[in-house]
Amino acid sequence: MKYSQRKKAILLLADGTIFEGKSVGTDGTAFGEICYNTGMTGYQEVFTDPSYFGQLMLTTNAHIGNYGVNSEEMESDSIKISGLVCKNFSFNYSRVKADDSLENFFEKENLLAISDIDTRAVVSYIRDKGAMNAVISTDTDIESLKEQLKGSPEMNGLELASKVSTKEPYFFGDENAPIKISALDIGIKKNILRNLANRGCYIKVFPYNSSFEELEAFNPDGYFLSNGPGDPNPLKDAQQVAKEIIKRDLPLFGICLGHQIIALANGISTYKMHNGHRGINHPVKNLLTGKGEVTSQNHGFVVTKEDVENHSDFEITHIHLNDDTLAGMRMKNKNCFSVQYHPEASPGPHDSAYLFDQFIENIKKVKK
Ligand SMILES: NC(=O)CC[C@H](N)C(=O)O
Repeated sequence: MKYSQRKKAILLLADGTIFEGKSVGTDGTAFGEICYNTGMTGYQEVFTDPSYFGQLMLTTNAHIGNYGVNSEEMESDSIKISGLVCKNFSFNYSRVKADDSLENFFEKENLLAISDIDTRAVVSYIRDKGAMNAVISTDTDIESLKEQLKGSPEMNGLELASKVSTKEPYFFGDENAPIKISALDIGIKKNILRNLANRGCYIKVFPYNSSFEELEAFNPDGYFLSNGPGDPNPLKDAQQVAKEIIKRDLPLFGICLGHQIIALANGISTYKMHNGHRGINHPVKNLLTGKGEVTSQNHGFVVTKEDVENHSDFEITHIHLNDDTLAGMRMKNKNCFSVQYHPEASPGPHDSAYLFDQFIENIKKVKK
C-alpha cells in the first residue's frame, strides 16, 4: 500500500478513550487486551510469540518495520498478536539478512496494524488506568465499535493455551542426543526448543491437554512446562501434570506460564498485574548469587510472592528489581525450579541462558 492511500484508523479503549492514527495495510477491526512492549529491537519475535495471543500490541519503539523480516526470526509459525499499534511504520527496510518487508508479512498474515498513534500518550494513560481491552479499526463508527468491544472477553480467567498449542505431539532436535525431554506446549516459543536442543536434548512436544502418563511414555530424563498466553488458572490439566511430576520428584523446569502452573499446582496463587512486564531490559536479581541479570519479559500475570514466602517447600530465587515482584523460585527438596521471565531471549539479552544449563545439570545429577 502506498503511503498516500492510508486511511484514518482509531484505537478505542474499553473506557471510551479514543486515539487517532492511520491504517498500515489491510482494512478491518481487531480486538484484544492492549499491552505495550518497550523493546528497541525484536519485533518479529514478539509478533510471533504465542504468549501474545489475544493481545493488541503497542510498541514504544518509534520505528517498526525498518529492518524487515527474516524467516529465521519466527518464534512460532505465524503472527500471534491480534493487532499492532505503533508510532512510525517503515514501508522501506534495510538489512542484508532481511528476506521481506514487515508490510508484506502483515499482508500475508492478514494482520491489522495502525500507526501515527501518539504511543507515548497511550502508554502513559494505560500505565495509570491499568491493562484493559481495546479495539483498533479502520471503521470509524464509534458507537458500533463500543458495542462490539463490550463482547470481547476479559483476559482475567481466559484460557488461551488451547488456541496456540500443537494439535499432535512432535519431535525437535537430534534423536541420538543424550538427554530426552518431554515438553508441555501451552504456547511454546521456538527458541526454548533451540536452547534445549543446543544443549544435547531431544525433545518431544505435547499438546496442552496431555496427561502426565502421555509425557512419561516418552521415558524422558526431564520435563519442561512452556510459556504461553492467557490466565494460568483455567489450565487444570497442565496443573495436574505439574503435580504428578513433582510428586515423583522428576527434573522439572518451567518458564513464564509454566512457572505460574507450577505455583498453582502447589496451592500458590497468581494474580493479574495492573500492567504487565513486556520488554527486553527488565532488571532481575538472582538472590542465590547476588548478581543482576538484564532480562527479556512478557507477562501480565504473576505468582503471589507472599504465598511463596509462606510455603515451606519453596524458596524465592529471583526478584524483579523494578517492582519487587517474584521473578523466580525453586523447591527446596524437589528437582524443580522456574522463572517468570525468558532465558531463551528472542528477543533480548542472553544473561539468563545459564538457567538452561542449570536444568541440564539437574537432569545429569539424577541420571548418574
Ligand atoms: N510469556 C508467558 O508465558 C506469559 C504468561 C501469562 N500468559 C501472562 O501473561 O502472565
